[in-house]
Amino acid sequence: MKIALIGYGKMGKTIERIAESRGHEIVARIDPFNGEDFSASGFPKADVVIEFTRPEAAYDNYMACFKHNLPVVSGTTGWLDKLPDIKAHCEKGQTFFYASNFSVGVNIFFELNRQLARLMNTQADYKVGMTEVHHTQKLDAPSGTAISLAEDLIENIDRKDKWELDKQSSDKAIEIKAIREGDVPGIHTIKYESEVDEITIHHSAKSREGFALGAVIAAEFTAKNKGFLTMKEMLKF
Ligand SMILES: NC(=O)C1=CN([C@@H]2O[C@H](COP(=O)(O)OP(=O)(O)OC[C@H]3O[C@@H](n4cnc5c(N)ncnc54)[C@H](O)[C@@H]3O)[C@@H](O)[C@H]2O)C=CC1
Ligand SMILES: O=C(O)C1=N[C@H](C(=O)O)C[C@H](O)C1
Repeated sequence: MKIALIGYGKMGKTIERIAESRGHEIVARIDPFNGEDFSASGFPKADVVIEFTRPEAAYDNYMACFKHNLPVVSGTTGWLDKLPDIKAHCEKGQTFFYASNFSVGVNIFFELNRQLARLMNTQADYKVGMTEVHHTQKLDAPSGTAISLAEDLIENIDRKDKWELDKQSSDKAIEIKAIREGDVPGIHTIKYESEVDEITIHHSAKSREGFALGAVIAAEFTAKNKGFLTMKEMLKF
């Protein structure tokens, strides 16, 4: 499969290595820092585009891909206000796979979070909160993964209706604490606490390999499917 990378930073380079090890060819590496752009590169020849850039760049990149009718795997976080527009393009024939986290382990953790939240819905003595820890270069907070986890908590716990970053202004809110330190690839912890005990679930990425492998597998899935695609569909959860 021919893959174009948009964004050739930490994730782009890890994805390149894993994609090549699975027999794929990287036909473009589009990044302001290596001088490639959409017209000069092999971009229109790709079977699929994998995009990991930065929040303010993502949407324009997706529109450029759609102009060439190219399917996109999107890993960038922090741009989700534009998601309804992307879904509308998919209804008109474009193909787009989005995951706030491509790691299979994190997607199992998402399922665990949903199941635990369902159990805790009737246990009003427990307070729930979340902490996420990432490297200091991360631009967005809270992480896209933390937002996905919080949305699942809100959907399953009737006493919660919103999340807040580094504060909790009412009992209805879930506080997400975002910590930035060192080169941490990504840690997410959800804690339920009552007067008598605590229940904690925790996922810690050891490196970026799991995110990158998941993104390449998602690209393989995207090349064979159409419309708006997700990890739930791919992993058959
Ligand atoms: N969904 C997931 O599983 C994961 C998502 N991410 C997300 O991926 C994004 C990138 O993460 P990293 O690779 O760690 O960041 P990074 O900062 O190492 O790399 C981003 C690259 O994008 C380039 N770039 C910036 N603007 C661009 C544009 N307009 N067109 C093309 N390239 C552009 C930068 O020059 C840089 O090389 C972040 O939003 C991060 O949150 C990161 C890891 C996993
Ligand atoms: O920026 C990162 O590094 C990561 N971003 C994603 C997110 O925002 O959830 C996924 C992972 O946690 C690493």
